[in-house]
Amino acid sequence: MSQFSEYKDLIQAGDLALAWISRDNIKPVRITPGATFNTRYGSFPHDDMIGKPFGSQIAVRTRGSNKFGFIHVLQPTPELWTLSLPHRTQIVYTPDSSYIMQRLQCSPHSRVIEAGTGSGSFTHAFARSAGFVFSYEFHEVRYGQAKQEFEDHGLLRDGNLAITHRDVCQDGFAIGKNDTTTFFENLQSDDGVSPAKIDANVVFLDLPAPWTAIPHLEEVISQDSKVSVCCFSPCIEQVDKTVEMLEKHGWVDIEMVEIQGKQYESRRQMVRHLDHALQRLRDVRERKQIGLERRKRMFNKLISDQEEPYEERPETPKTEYNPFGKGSRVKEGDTGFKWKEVSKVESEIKSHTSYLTFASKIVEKTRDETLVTKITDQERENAAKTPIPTKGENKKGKP
Ligand SMILES: C[S@@+](CC[C@H](N)C(=O)[O-])C[C@H]1O[C@@H](n2cnc3c(N)ncnc32)[C@H](O)[C@@H]1O
Repeated sequence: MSQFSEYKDLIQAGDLALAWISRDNIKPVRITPGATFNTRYGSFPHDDMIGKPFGSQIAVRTRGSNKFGFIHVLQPTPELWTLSLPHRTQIVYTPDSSYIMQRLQCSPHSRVIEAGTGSGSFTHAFARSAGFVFSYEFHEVRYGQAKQEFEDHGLLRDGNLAITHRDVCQDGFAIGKNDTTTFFENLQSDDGVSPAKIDANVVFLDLPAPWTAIPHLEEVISQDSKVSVCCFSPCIEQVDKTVEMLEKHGWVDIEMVEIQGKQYESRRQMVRHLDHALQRLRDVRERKQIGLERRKRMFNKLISDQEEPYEERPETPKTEYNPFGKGSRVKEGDTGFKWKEVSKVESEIKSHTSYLTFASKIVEKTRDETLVTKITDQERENAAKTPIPTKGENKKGKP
């Protein structure tokens, strides 16, 4: 199974690991005996990582100093991959992808259409949760790179992902035997020849012109369950055209949202008083005056031809802590000072801030009464078998 869908405890040779160097610097590493992972903080032998649990801190002594550089070696997850992947395109970040997946109710029952694949950021998240993902990319080089990456990450081997080289706006989503696709290489349609049964109930379109792909969805979406779609577009004009096309093709519950993912950092800030500001102004003025007088004396000595016009600069007495900048460092929260709790918004937001247009559709609106009766009977039977907890027992029937 892919490392993205199954957790393991220990780092082994051949594993993909993500080296956490700093919050903004996470690098993928293929663990290879004898190899070294070089960073500006030091060179980390892969052999030091092998056999350690994922999440371990690996330290090396920095050359020529007594200090240590360290990294953390992490288990790959779709979220960390999004932060470390090689960018081939704009990507969908986790604040957006997590919201989209829950709005589309993505689950192991979902058959997902994703176009385009781009850098494969969202594909990793879909592949972990969905029953099956059909991803499409029309850029040949990008298709090849994504295919290779999915193969290296074991996603194709997991058997719930296929990538197809296709212009979906022009040629739609149906996949046949003669198409450039991993579908027939890794999986089989029933007879290995007939077109893939797509039957999608989740659709995600991250394309420059999603409205041109919408009419093609008719032939590949599920006919007997609710289908949900999300179009990811950076401009409101694109949203406008998408909404128009969705309405024209019978999609309902159309709603547009935008994720404004912000991270708030909580910290303490020293309470500063007006007295401090006044004292600081007095200090500055006083030092300026002393400096001026010193320079004046030196100048007079110079023009009177005195030897040694240079005067030693007087040692500035170390002042008390100056809350406006200079002075001795005070640790945040030092009990000798007054502090207030503040929150600061993280300046860099890892979110694409596109508009997300959601809609849904139920093609076959008649109910299969026999199936409904069968399911409700089964549910009733299950409920009857489950003992109702008496007072003083929790739900698991334990006192
Ligand atoms: C913004 S990127 C998608 C990024 C992706 N969602 C991710 O998270 O990495 C859009 C991709 O759609 C592809 N694309 C554009 N038009 C397309 C089309 N008509 N059919 C298939 N792919 C298309 C582009 O080549 C590009 O790689």
